[in-house]
Amino acid sequence: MISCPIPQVVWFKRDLRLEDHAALYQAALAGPVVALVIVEPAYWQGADTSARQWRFWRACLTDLAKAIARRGGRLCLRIGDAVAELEALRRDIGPFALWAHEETGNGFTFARDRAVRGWARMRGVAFVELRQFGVIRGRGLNRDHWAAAWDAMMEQPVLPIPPIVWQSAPGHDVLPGAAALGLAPDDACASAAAGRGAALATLESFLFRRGEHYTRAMSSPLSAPDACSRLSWHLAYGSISMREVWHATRERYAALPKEARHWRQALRSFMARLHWHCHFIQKLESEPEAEFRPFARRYEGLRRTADPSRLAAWAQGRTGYPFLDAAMRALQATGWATFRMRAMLMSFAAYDLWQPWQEAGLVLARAFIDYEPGIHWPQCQMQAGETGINTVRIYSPVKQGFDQDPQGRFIRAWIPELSQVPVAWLHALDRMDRDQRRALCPDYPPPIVDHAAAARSAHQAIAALRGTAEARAEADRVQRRHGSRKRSTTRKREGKIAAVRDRGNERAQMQLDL
Ligand SMILES: Cc1cc2nc3c(=O)[nH]c(=O)nc-3n(C[C@H](O)[C@H](O)[C@H](O)COP(=O)(O)OP(=O)(O)OC[C@H]3O[C@@H](n4cnc5c(N)ncnc54)[C@H](O)[C@@H]3O)c2cc1C
Repeated sequence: MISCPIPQVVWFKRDLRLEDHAALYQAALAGPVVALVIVEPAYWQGADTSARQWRFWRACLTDLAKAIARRGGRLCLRIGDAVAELEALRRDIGPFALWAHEETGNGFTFARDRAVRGWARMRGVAFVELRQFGVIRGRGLNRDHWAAAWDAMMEQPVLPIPPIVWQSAPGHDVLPGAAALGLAPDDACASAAAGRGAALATLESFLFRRGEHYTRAMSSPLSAPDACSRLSWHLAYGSISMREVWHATRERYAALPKEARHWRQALRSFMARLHWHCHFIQKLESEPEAEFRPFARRYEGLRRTADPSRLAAWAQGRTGYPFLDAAMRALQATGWATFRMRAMLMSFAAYDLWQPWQEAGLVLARAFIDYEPGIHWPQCQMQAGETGINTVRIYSPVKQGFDQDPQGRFIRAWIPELSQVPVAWLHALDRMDRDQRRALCPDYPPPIVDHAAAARSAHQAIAALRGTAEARAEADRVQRRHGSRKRSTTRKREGKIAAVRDRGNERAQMQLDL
């Protein structure tokens, strides 16, 4: 007698696509596929989640459900605790095998995946988790060989959608709204085009039209929204895979003529950032506590308690620093910011306002549609100077404003209270006397702190912790576990030059910013 294969449940999380999907591909070879999504209300109660993230994820899910329906299947939607829903599914359809991608998420998903693994062991359910990024799970990680492993993963062919025999399973018909999940209203944030079609169109327009001046234009909030790839939210929810992006970029690069200097430089910078994506996520994968604790433990408690009024002024874009406030208000309204704006915002919260990065990081996480815990938390720590290994960079909001928005167009776009202020004063309102301020911008607050003084004292506090022999030993440990490696002799040479340049830059940065 021939026995029928049991259902293969593919649990979609942050991998909302059918293409280049290792778990779906393998599952489809093994038996009929149940496509499962679990909306976990407890996840959406977390302090790092927001309605804008939910709306984007929900739109990706709707798009995925349609793609499955076009192929004759039906997405099984469950709402509740993951273990409870899997147990209920088992009651509904009998024994099954479970497939998912290896998720490097926040503390909630880390604990939930552990619980699901425990449940699967107890129930005798085969639970297979497969890689979707260049991130390596488990004890076998060797940072010296990590970059080569990343290359090898990306070089593998993009997986096609396999022939799939779908099996349906009972579930909900309608996705809940944000309010039903207890999420605070967030209607001020513009919605972003989500789903597979939007991801492909974004990649195509970047590679063939928008990306030529990426390297030069990536930092200013005036040019970056068009010049950057804008793939972050598509990568964060998996409507396109990293490998698909990598292959398309490599192909485009190979087809470029030698004279296309800007394009070639742009795509090289871009490919480096694709690498960073996984490099950062690897840090959280290797050390999940990094969401809550600094990599260098000696910084623990450096910024002890949050000051709610300082944090609120920063989060509302009312610090009295026009360029910084404009960056925050733009982020709150669009759900996206350039790398430099994110770094400047975090730097100001951590150094100038001396707030714990954990608290400021939650404000930013909620504001980012593309919230990716594995990038976010290591970046927050790094911009707060608590990794023990990275250059301490204290951004001056005034200098950044002069550099990135010399005519004040960005400031004017986001801070209506400053519409009457002449451009000569826009970046440095302290050049106005009291009467001029009262006449031209009565509703805009004075600077919340003196940047030069605050940055100097922050720098001293960090320098005192970094200078000791113990700190250097700890930095070595962090570097061995999480630091990036140079890949060849040439790179070593380049690395030395870069290190010298960095040290120079660091001094310059401090001088300039103060
Ligand atoms: C404090 C702070 C928090 C951040 N939090 C997030 C986050 O939650 N989610 C997120 O996707 N990015 C985060 N970043 C990294 C970076 O700012 C964004 O990835 C980038 O601005 C997204 O825009 P883009 O897709 O147009 O990027 P592009 O410049 O076009 O880069 C392409 C892709 O490369 C990756 N990438 C780019 N820069 C970095 C970087 N510095 N580190 C790691 N990966 C990078 C991203 O996946 C990005 O989509 C954070 C940066 C800082 C300083």
